[in-house]
Amino acid sequence: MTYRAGWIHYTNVAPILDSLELPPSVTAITGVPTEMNAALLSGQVDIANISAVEFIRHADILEALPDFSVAVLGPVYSVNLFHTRSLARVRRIALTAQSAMSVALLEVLLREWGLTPVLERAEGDAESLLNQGYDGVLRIGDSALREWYGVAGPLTPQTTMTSLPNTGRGITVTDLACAWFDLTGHPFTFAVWAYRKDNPPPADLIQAMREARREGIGHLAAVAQRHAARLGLPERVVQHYLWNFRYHLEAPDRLGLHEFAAKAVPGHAELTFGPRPGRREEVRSGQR
Ligand SMILES: C=C(O[C@@H]1C=C(C(=O)O)C=C[C@H]1O)C(=O)O
Repeated sequence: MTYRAGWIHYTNVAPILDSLELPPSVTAITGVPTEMNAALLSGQVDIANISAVEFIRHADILEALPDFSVAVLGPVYSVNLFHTRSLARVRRIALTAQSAMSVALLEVLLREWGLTPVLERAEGDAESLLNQGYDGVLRIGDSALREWYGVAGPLTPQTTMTSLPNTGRGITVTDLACAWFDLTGHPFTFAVWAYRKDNPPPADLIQAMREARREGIGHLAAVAQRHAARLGLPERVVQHYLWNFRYHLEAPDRLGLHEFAAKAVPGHAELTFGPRPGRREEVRSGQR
């Protein structure tokens, strides 16, 4: 029987997906996070990299792969609140309909900061929404990365990649993953690869994903070069963006995930993960 996958194919997943050769029994569609969340929950696909908050909300029926994540420790550069006043004075924030995770994260952060701006769904790029009466705009993914660079760039040869700018053109960019780190000291896990508990993925798909990730991470400069050209961004910016991600759902990423779950979805069902790869398999697939 065919096993159906749904991939969020933002640039941050390129190190896993670009080299992925699907086994013959697997088909795949692609879309933005809210589309893939819905596709998994409606049964249109059997596995998807979904917004982690949807995994938490549906932890009673979903399980996640034990060693795949899109997570960061500190800034992410592509989950951005663009604002024209100081955070404490922001009154009206436009939210993208593409994202479940960043909206949930923003709600947690606003609560922790004691702020209560109006949140509204509105599509468009950050600058035009800021010109339409919003003083805050939440954006994610490739367009958010490009818009951050539009505000903070261009980088000079002297810019060190450890202190990238976050202001320009009268706009400040608050990186929500960085704000999460400031609050908790933990990584933020944006996405996990989830499937229904009664329908786990075939072993050859998981194996292919692990091989593709090893290939992608092993050739990150080439992945960055390809996507920098597509995004119209400098190669070193995209390379920095990509190597910054944590793709293996390691213990700190799980810690961050559980901490977020407790804050965002109190009373959620226990989070469950598939079995970790066995030692033999790890050695065979070249992982440590
Ligand atoms: C960090 C990002 O992660 C993505 C953001 C998601 C969301 O906001 O719902 C979902 C999946 C992630 O891959 C991003 O695309 O900017």
